Amino acid sequence: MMMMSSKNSTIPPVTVPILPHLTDYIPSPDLKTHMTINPLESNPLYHPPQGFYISHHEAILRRIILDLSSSSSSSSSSSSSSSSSSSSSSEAFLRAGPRKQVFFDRDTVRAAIVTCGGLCPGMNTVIRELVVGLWDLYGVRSIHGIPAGYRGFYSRDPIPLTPKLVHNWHKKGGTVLETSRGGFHLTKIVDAIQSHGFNQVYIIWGDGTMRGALKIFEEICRRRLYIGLTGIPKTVDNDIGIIDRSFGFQTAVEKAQEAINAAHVEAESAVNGVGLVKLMGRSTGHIALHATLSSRDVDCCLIPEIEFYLQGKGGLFEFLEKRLKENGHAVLVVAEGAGQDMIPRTDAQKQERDESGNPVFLDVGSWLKSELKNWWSREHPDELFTVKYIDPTYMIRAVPANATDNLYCTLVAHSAIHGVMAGHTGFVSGPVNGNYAYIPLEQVAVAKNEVKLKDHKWAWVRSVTNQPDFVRD
Ligand SMILES: Nc1ncnc2c1ncn2[C@@H]1O[C@H](COP(=O)(O)OP(=O)(O)OP(=O)(O)O)[C@@H](O)[C@H]1O
Ligand SMILES: O=P(O)(O)OC[C@H]1O[C@](O)(CO)[C@@H](O)[C@@H]1O
Ligand SMILES: [Mg+2]
Repeated sequence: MMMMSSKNSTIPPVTVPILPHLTDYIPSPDLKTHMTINPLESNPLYHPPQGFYISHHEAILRRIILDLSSSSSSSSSSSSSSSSSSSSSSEAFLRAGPRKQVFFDRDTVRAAIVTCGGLCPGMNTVIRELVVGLWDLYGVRSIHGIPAGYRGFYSRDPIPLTPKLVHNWHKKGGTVLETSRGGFHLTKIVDAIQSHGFNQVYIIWGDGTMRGALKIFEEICRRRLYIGLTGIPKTVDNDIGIIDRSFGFQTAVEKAQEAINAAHVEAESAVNGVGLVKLMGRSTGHIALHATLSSRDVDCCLIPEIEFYLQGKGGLFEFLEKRLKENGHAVLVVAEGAGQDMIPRTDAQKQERDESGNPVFLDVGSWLKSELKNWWSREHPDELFTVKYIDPTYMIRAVPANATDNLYCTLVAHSAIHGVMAGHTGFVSGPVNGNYAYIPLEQVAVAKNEVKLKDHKWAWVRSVTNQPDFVRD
């Protein structure tokens, strides 16, 4: 085995991670009444061995690929969710896990758990693991579920949660706590958190929820409240940056593949058959991309990150014509946010927003199906042609998490608990390059994860499908 000498290369300096902590704004006499040795120390199940506790010097690098070719080595992105900007110093995040010192006395903890936005496989597992983790690891006995998303803080009674109540929730899709869009009212929410006496707030969130959570966190700091706030990223679209991926994403891709398989069977069994599958993905095409790569039956994958067109040279129809001639069938996968600009809509439809302010999309699948049929009957009026449109929308997200995602949910929930108990606040727990890390909420709230059209994964889609690049001459 050849060893590369790193004599001439230097590892770039690491930017010391800074994570918000209650000590940032709570006066130390107040803190002292809460500070204690981690109760895991006396938990008979743990007997913490040497190295069990994570020190605040342990960090996870965001970019882990180094260029060792020169002394001025630089780091580059290794994960699909990392930012592509290169810098001379390496960004790092605190490693997640139990700390020796905690800033909450278990008898005074009052925890609240809330789920907001769309569903994602594994939400119930995260809730379950937060409850069981708080109860079993730290001896917390006051844990509450906030029903119906953000609005539930000020409009519904909290639900007391116990391990007994949640014991089989990981087997259920959706969120037993219920979720909603809209209803974000900053003052009402923070007032309610205060009046209920919650001092730990766990939010299971998507990108919109996170933007709201940042405002709640800032308000908590402004009021100098002894409240730890954290979030667990939940996005079936996988559109949140920095973390490797969201829990539930792999489960959704697996389900999406079932739809593609069915579309393939239908297309193969018809004369000039086209199987068309629409998948979730509001502004990112990760589900479509991953399902395409894992299925290998897809002829063309259309995602929001790429504009496509139907007619003329290099367009979708020309490509399909060729594919149908060669293979007798074709499978198209389209993410829900793709091609939205091409679908005719009324002024009212242009303005339409959901309760959270997200634009409401028209059904790209139905539109495409009708465009395909019109095209074929125009060009080949005497030839058979079939389009089978499958829209598995909610079926891919309203299911329980698979084994891998369930494990992820457990680890991420426990990471969140350890971080909050250690006095951290305004942070997100998630895997970064395979290790669980604490990332400042402020940073995650602005980090978007789009499909990178210049990276290997998208090139591989192009090579598997041989689809056009939709660049007009
Ligand atoms: N910019 C914002 N400021 C404050 N609150 C927001 C903001 N954007 C969204 N919210 C609130 O966050 C909650 C969820 O937002 P949204 O419906 O966009 O889902 P999400 O968190 O993005 O989840 P997903 O993308 O998985 O569906 C809603 O209650 C919404 O009112
Ligand atoms: O119909 P709902 O519940 O608003 O959710 C649909 C949206 O939620 C998501 O699953 C997540 O944002 C999107 O892919 C989809 O557009
Ligand atoms: Mg969202």
